[in-house]
Amino acid sequence: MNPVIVAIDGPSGTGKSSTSRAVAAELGLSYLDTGAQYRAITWWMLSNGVDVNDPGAVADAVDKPVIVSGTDPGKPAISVDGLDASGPIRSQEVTAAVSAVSAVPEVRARMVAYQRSTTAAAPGGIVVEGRDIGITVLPTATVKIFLTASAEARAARRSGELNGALSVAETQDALIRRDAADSGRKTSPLAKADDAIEVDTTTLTLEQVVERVVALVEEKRASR
Ligand SMILES: Nc1ncnc2c1ncn2[C@@H]1O[C@H](COP(=O)(O)OP(=O)(O)O)[C@@H](O)[C@H]1O
Ligand SMILES: Nc1ccn([C@@H]2O[C@H](COP(=O)(O)OP(=O)(O)O)[C@@H](O)[C@H]2O)c(=O)n1
Repeated sequence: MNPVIVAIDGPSGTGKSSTSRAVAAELGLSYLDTGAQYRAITWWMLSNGVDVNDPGAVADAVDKPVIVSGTDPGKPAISVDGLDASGPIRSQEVTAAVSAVSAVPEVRARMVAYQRSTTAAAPGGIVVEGRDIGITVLPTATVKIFLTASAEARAARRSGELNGALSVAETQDALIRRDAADSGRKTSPLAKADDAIEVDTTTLTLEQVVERVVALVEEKRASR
């Protein structure tokens, strides 16, 4: 039987990473965080003096960093040129620059190729999370989920993670700006696939979201 491939897309703070890791762990699948890869390439560009607002300069440098993602949901890992990048890719500086870098078509082409080969190399199946997985990266995924939540809930969740470094209102403004950039870009914008199942997580606990997604995957598995 073909391996189970689960695509989870949605805007920031809807619970993609937490849900994807828990679903993968529960179902014994691999896990890939594609947002971490766009953050990693952005971190490399910033660290190497590339002007992230110059798409030509970003495109010229696209093949230089060596990015390696781990696929164990219990131990998410990402390295750039052999260095652990899991801390620095979450900085405010990277968060503010990532939408510009990820809009560059050459960046997307490189990342999408890597994401497809990682998926093909996961014989037991995989959960892949991002913005364009269901439509562009893995259009034949077994199950496609699109997570949503109110802007207020998403900002409160993210602001909680940042330990008050930004207020909830500042976090909400930044999220809304990033959503607009990610949804408005020409190449592979953030969007729900027609055959994706939308789950609004605003009033659900993480456990409830995970339970719902696991049930959807098992339903699909049973009907194949
Ligand atoms: N359903 C939920 N209810 C409350 N908090 C949640 C829920 N899902 C995720 N969270 C929390 O919200 C924050 C953002 O979740 P995350 O999985 O990183 O979202 P995303 O990957 O979509 O940006 C995390 O601190 C996470 O623990
Ligand atoms: N498949 C993907 C995943 C992320 N991204 C970009 O990478 C950024 C960071 O993604 P992320 O999933 O780490 O963001 P959070 O939702 O965790 O804040 C997004 O804002 C997008 O600009 C993308 O373009 N395509």
